[in-house]
Amino acid sequence: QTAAPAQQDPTAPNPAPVHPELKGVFEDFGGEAGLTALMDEFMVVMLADPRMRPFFENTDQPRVKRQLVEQFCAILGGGCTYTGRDMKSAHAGLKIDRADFNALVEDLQVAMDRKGVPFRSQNKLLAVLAPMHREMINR
Ligand code: HEM
Repeated sequence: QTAAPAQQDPTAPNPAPVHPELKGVFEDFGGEAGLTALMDEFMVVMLADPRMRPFFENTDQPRVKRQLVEQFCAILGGGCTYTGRDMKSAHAGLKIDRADFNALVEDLQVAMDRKGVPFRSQNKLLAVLAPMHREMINR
């Protein structure tokens, strides 16, 4: 049995803009296996954070982690294809403000530190994620 394809809004900005020049950053993250381990840690950090827990405690966490691995792998030129929803649809109705966005980025930084991702590569990823904030912040 196959899942129904995710609804994509063809007019929405690309949720996984590929940056082939970041392939070295992808390697610094440990490739797809490294990203998988990172997302496990990221979810642990967020569920322990009272600011983020309410957003994620009742989600299908394995699926969200898988979509994040795919998305980051695609963005970092790792050759994955992102099959999830566009960012606006995925976050619609979640009531995310700027403080929530910043808190999530902080948790991602904690997870990247714990996984030993070099600071410079952390910042390269964050630089491509930052402009996406308009898609998620909706209050
Ligand atoms: C650059 C920042 C972000 C990126 C790249 C991102 C990426 C994603 C992706 C790829 C998904 C899965 C989409 C799908 O299911 O098809 C997702 C879902 C989700 N995101 Fe984000 N996200 C970001 C920011 C945030 C923020 C700031 C919050 C809340 C504070 C948040 C909360 C969630 C939640 C709760 C889900 C699961 C929604 C559901 O299960 O229906 N995200 N995100």
